[in-house]
Amino acid sequence: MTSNLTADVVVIGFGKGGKVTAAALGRAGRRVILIERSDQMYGGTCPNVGCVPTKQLVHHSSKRRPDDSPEEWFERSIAEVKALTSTFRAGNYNALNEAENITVLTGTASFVDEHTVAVGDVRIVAETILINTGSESVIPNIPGLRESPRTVTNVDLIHTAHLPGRLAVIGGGYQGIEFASIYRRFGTQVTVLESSDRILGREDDDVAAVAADILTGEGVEIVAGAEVLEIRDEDTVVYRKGGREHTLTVDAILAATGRAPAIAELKLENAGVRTTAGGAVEVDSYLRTSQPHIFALGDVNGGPQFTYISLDDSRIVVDQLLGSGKRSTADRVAVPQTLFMSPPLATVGLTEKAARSAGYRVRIGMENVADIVAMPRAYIVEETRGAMKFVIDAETDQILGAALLSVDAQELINVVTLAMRHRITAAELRDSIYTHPSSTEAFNEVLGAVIRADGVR
Ligand SMILES: Cc1cc2nc3c(=O)[nH]c(=O)nc-3n(C[C@H](O)[C@H](O)[C@H](O)COP(=O)(O)OP(=O)(O)OC[C@H]3O[C@@H](n4cnc5c(N)ncnc54)[C@H](O)[C@@H]3O)c2cc1C
Ligand SMILES: NC(=O)c1ccc[n+]([C@@H]2O[C@H](COP(=O)([O-])OP(=O)(O)OC[C@H]3O[C@@H](n4cnc5c(N)ncnc54)[C@H](O)[C@@H]3O)[C@@H](O)[C@H]2O)c1
Repeated sequence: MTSNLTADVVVIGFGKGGKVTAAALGRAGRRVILIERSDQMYGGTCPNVGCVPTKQLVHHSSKRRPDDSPEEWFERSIAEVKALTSTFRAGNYNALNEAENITVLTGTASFVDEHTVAVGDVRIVAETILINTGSESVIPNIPGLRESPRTVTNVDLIHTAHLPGRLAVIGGGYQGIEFASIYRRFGTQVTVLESSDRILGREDDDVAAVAADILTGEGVEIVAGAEVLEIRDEDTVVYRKGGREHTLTVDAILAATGRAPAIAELKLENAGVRTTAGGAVEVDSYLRTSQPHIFALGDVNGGPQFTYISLDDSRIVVDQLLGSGKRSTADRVAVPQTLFMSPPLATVGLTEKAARSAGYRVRIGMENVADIVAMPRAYIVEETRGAMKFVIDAETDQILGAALLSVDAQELINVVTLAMRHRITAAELRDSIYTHPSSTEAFNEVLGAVIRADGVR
């Protein structure tokens, strides 16, 4: 029997942006219903099958001692992941479900019309609707890949306690490189097959080369310029490289070629919500969809796919619904990101290549971590691999971008980002007082270690 409910706000999907917005609206006295399709996903991708478990695996993989059995160590690590993700999942559920004015429903939501959402037999009519359904790994259209029982995504890997002996990773981007690094460190034989002429296509050649050297130094095989042709007999990856066909027999094949907005089950057409050519929910800079009372937050709206962007989306939507309505995606300046290989690669702003093509005259400060005299911390913690690179506007001394491949880079990049946002010059960042021994004090040196400089006009 169908039951009808009403709410001020319905949130579809328990991702970062949705839950933070739901909490704020509940506190403000709005009646909120938050719908999540899976009882294994309260809190969304990040704490269940994304950021948190992968970073926990980065940590555990680096603690394995040579005498530890790779299989046992991996099994223990996955057990730790299970324990932590369960704690976070329960914490997320309880925090929302026990909050005043908020109800969590478990089930798959779809639109009936522009003000009505269905979950099984329940129909909910609401004034405002937020879509926060995230994204899902794309399995590329390679013959045999979808059919092979060896094909896995991030979700399968996080849930499998059995360490694959040989892993093929299709895609050398964020997911591909993180998993390649993690599994190699656990003891798996890993081959990354990347279709472009090198991994980490967005980065400058010199930075990507340092990253590739670290990975290959750890035993990851990287095949760039590889065209994966088919998966034969379930376990054999057939690819073309340099005009020749090669085969690779493996225990698991990770599809890491990008993530697409999760809209398949939403029946957006019933609500008249438009999508983009890339399959995202179309939004304006205030995150309103083509139906102004329906918003889309997080990966589903086609913006950068990071948890902190979904969080920032919630600031915009809360400002629309409870605040001045001024905040927008146009306010975002310098958004950093970190790829958690070991050591991590954290970047912000423009690469040298992008700065030059945008017409800037640049000064490049760059040094290998091992050569940075001002950063003994790298030697203290025995992680001297990597390099730091700054792209500086030669005319104004503003920092245009940075790529930090080093111990602590995931923290350092936030300092650089803050400097960029507040227009602190490269000289000011270079000549600041930093604690010792820290990684930040590398800035005292690297920002002055100029390897290339254009003349100023
Ligand atoms: C392996 C991996 C590692 C990552 N590591 C990082 C990292 O270190 N740092 C970082 O910032 N980002 C990382 N990301 C990206 C980050 O996880 C995402 O950008 C972020 O989780 C997106 O959040 P969201 O709010 O858009 O939605 P999500 O967190 O994806 O939540 C969407 C929720 O909606 C639910 N849902 C979908 N459709 C429906 C429906 N029809 N009805 C009801 N519920 C539905 C889903 O089950 C899901 O729980 C990683 C991603 C992956 C895959
Ligand atoms: N640490 C983090 O913050 C983190 C970690 C994982 C994922 N993420 C987010 O998730 C997003 C998706 O990650 P992703 O790694 O799936 O995508 P990605 O876009 O980062 O990388 C995909 C890679 O696959 C390659 N590729 C595409 N088709 C291919 C094919 N047929 N054969 C071989 N290579 C192919 C691309 O050239 C690219 O290098 C990321 O862009 C990021 O926003 C973030």
